[in-house]
Amino acid sequence: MLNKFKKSKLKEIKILVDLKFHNKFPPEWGKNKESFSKAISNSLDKINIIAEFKKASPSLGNINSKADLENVLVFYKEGGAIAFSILTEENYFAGKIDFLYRAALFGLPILRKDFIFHPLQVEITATTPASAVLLIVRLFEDMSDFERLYFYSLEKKLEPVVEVFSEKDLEIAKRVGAKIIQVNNRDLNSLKVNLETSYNLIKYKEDNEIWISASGLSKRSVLVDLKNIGYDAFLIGTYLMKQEKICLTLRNLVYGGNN
Ligand SMILES: O=P(O)(O)OC[C@@H](O)[C@@H](O)c1c[nH]c2ccccc12
Repeated sequence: MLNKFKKSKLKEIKILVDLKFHNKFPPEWGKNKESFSKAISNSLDKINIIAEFKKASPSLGNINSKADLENVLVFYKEGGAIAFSILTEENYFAGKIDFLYRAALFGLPILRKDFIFHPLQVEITATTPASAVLLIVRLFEDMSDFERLYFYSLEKKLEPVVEVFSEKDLEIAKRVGAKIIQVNNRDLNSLKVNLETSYNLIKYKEDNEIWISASGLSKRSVLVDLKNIGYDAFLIGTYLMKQEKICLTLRNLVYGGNN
């Protein structure tokens, strides 16, 4: 799957190259951005949830095609999410880059979720309200390309959230000094979820690193368990997008019990 994802971005990259060539690239986002890492480290005592807006996925197809961005995000915010993850990939996840601008109105930090491997994708992200950008280690054949994009993101004042699936990925993430590590429980090639990935990799967590567990999460007891072994935040999409009572469900995950 990873190659398919990469391929589906080529058209967009070509458009970005043209924009750059004709000097039509938009200016960087001028307003203040909410810090993604601070939102997590400021509230380490509670269950920190990064709530994801995701209308479709390659493993499930349609998740909630009728979902309206504003309607969902208002419940995410009221439900106690500390940040948003917004899918902008169009072909497999029914996302749009435009969602980032609309999400900014809610005042929570935004992570741009997409398949990013070209410097102009980072550059265009810097023109949006997103304060963090996902970099998936496996997407890069050449690790010097990953390294370059990692530092380019920092230069563009974006916080790179580095996604790993294995010890090998993690080693590469650590080599650049990644501060925000996201362990994806779903293997992006087979699309299978295995929570053991989160349990296995946490032993490598070091001081001053923020660790996020992502994918296949829906039970508060699992979140509490993962928090106890060191996870600072949890990224949840499908489960929330499928709820009729998003706000209540989220509150129960964050605070537990009968909220
Ligand atoms: O919908 P879930 O199982 O709660 O998973 C959310 C998130 O982890 C997932 O969307 C994701 C994690 N890494 C990605 C990389 C690209 C696209 C999507 C993702």
